Amino acid sequence: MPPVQYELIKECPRTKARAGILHTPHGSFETPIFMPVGTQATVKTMTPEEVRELGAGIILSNTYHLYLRPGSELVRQAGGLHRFMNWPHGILTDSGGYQVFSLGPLRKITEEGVQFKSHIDGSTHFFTPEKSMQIQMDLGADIAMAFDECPPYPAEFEYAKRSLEMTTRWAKRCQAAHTREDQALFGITQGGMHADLRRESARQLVDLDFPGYGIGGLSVGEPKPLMYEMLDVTVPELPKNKARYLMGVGSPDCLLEGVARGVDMFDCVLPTRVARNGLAFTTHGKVVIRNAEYARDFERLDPECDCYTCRNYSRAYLRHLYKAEEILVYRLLTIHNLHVLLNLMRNIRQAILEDRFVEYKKAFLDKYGQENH
Ligand SMILES: NCc1cc(CSc2ccccc2)c2nc(N)[nH]c(=O)c2c1
Repeated sequence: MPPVQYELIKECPRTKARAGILHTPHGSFETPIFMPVGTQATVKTMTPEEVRELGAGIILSNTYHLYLRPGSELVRQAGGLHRFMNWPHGILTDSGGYQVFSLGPLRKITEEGVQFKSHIDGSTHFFTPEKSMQIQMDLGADIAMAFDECPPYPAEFEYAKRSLEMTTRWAKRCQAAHTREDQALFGITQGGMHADLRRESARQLVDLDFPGYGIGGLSVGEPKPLMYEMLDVTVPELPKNKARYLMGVGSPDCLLEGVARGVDMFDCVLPTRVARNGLAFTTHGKVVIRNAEYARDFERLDPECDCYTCRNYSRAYLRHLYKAEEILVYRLLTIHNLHVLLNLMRNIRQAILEDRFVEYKKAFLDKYGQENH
């Protein structure tokens, strides 16, 4: 019995949107799903109970960061990530490749792996597909991601082609090194912004028969229509009975467009990160709470939101906290932003089940795009 299985519940008759259930050793979760990012084994400013209360089922952590600090061996000795961070539900870890590549000039890529310098103390390290698997097996997430290369944007056809072929060779090495039975290993498709390479990468990874597939190398600076075009050519190559995970995406509009193209899983640091910069997602677009216009705005953050923050605090109070650098504001904005995205996913799934996803998507985007504060 594979540790992680995707169960298709309903397909939208007019788009590629679908509702499903992702079964994992730490619970079964409805898809489409938004997964909050907890890079260093915590969803920043939130207790696990608060994250669960907001409706999160699967959270993400980061191999690169946890390997450097506190060390994956220490987490293994602590009983694994679920126990270490007191989160008994779903966990997914990224392979560390992307984080190392985003280190820029501090890294050197070869067929064997990637040499990089720690962003913490400058020490030199070497990640290989095998090392990424060992770290992720030690961490013990329910889903581990293959070690891949995410090409920079833009990337020439030849570079993207050589890169995806190395990513496939690395995926085979990951499969050979991944021996943990209670953890699923997802492959990651690449191919840059080249439609034929996107199809080729997906076909090569489907031939390796992974239990689920990440779609990597998107939302790396390209225009959104180009990201959507790459989804249009990638998703049809992926099996219907496997989960599709668009990595590092995204904002409300990207979630809706990704679901419409058959994506099941999303993650993004945005809701938590922008909260710490005083930005809130609202049903009428973004609100930058530090702006002077909110100094005497005694209305709730989002008139159509029923989260704890919107039920109890005004924009003026949130702006005051932000200007005073009071820690509470980071928590209140994180609660709101996570609620917006998790609630959006719940509403999207219900719309798919009731055959009204197309209408829901149009109504949301008309309103969301309306007043960009
Ligand atoms: N959207 C850009 C992006 C983001 C992530 C990171 S997603 C993430 C972040 C934190 C924790 C878990 C997953 C990626 N990860 C991998 N392995 N490959 C990619 O191409 C890629 C592209």
